[in-house]
Amino acid sequence: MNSQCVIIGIAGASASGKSLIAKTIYEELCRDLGTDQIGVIAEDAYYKDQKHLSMDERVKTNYDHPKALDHEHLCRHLKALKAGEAVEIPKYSYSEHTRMDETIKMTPKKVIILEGILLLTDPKLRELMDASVFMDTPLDICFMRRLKRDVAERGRTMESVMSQYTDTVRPMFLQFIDPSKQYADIIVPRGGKNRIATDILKTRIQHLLDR
Ligand SMILES: Nc1ncnc2c1ncn2[C@@H]1O[C@H](COP(=O)(O)OP(=O)(O)O)[C@@H](O)[C@H]1O
Ligand SMILES: Nc1ccn([C@@H]2O[C@H](COP(=O)(O)O)[C@@H](O)[C@H]2O)c(=O)n1
Repeated sequence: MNSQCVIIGIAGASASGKSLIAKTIYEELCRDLGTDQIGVIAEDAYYKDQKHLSMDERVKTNYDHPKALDHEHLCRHLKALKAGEAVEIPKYSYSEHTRMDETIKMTPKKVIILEGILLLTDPKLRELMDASVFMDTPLDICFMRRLKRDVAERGRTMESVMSQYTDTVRPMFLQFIDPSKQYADIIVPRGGKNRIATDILKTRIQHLLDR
C-alpha cells in the first residue's frame, strides 16, 4: 500500500525555533485533520546509540557533525511510514547522551513534520521531503535560547553549554548547517513565533494534501 504521506522538513541552527514552529503547526493542523493524522519526528531521536561508551567518552562526541546521526535509520522509517507501516521511533536522552531502551510507536500519518539541525545536508532525506524549511534565526539569539534551555531542560551547566558552543556547535553550524540553507524552499526569519511563516506552511500542507 502506498498511503498519502506529506513530509515537511524543518532545519536550522540549534535553538532557532524548529521544535516550536513544528509544535505550533502540529497543534493547529490537529484541529483540522485529527490527532491521528499528523506526527512530529525529531532528527535528535536518531543520534547514534552510545551505550558501549563511558560517560567521559560520550561527552566528547561532536553532536553537530553529520556522522553523529543515523540518517539511514531515519530514512528507513520515513519510507516505511510512506508505505503505510508503523515504526518504533527511538527515544533519546540528552543527559545520558545515548538512546534509551524504550521506543515510541508511530502509526502512518497524512502529514509528518520532521525537524532537526542537519536534515537538509543529506540528499537522501531531502528527496523524501515534499517541502523544506530553514529557520534563519541569528546565531547570537540561538545561543542565548540554547543556554537557557539546556541548563533548564537538558541537565547542562552554563560552562558546558558555552564550551560546547565554541568547540563544536558554532563551527559545525558554519561548516554544514548554514550552507544547507540553499536547499530550503522557505527561509523563515526570526524564529518559531513567525505567524506569517506558520500560516504559509499550513496552507502549503493543505495544498499538498488536496493534490
Ligand atoms: N520566537 C521566540 N521567542 C522567544 N523564545 C523562543 C522563540 N522561538 C523559540 N523560543 C524558545 O527558544 C528555545 C529553543 O527553541 P526550540 O524551538 O526548542 O529550538 P530548536 O528546536 O530549533 O532547537 C525554547 O526554549 C523555545 O521556547
Ligand atoms: N547528547 C547530545 C545530543 C545533542 N546535543 C545537541 O543538540 C543539538 C540539536 O538539538 P536542537 O533541539 O538544539 O536542535 C545539537 O546542536 C547538539 O549539540 C547535545 O548537546 N548532546
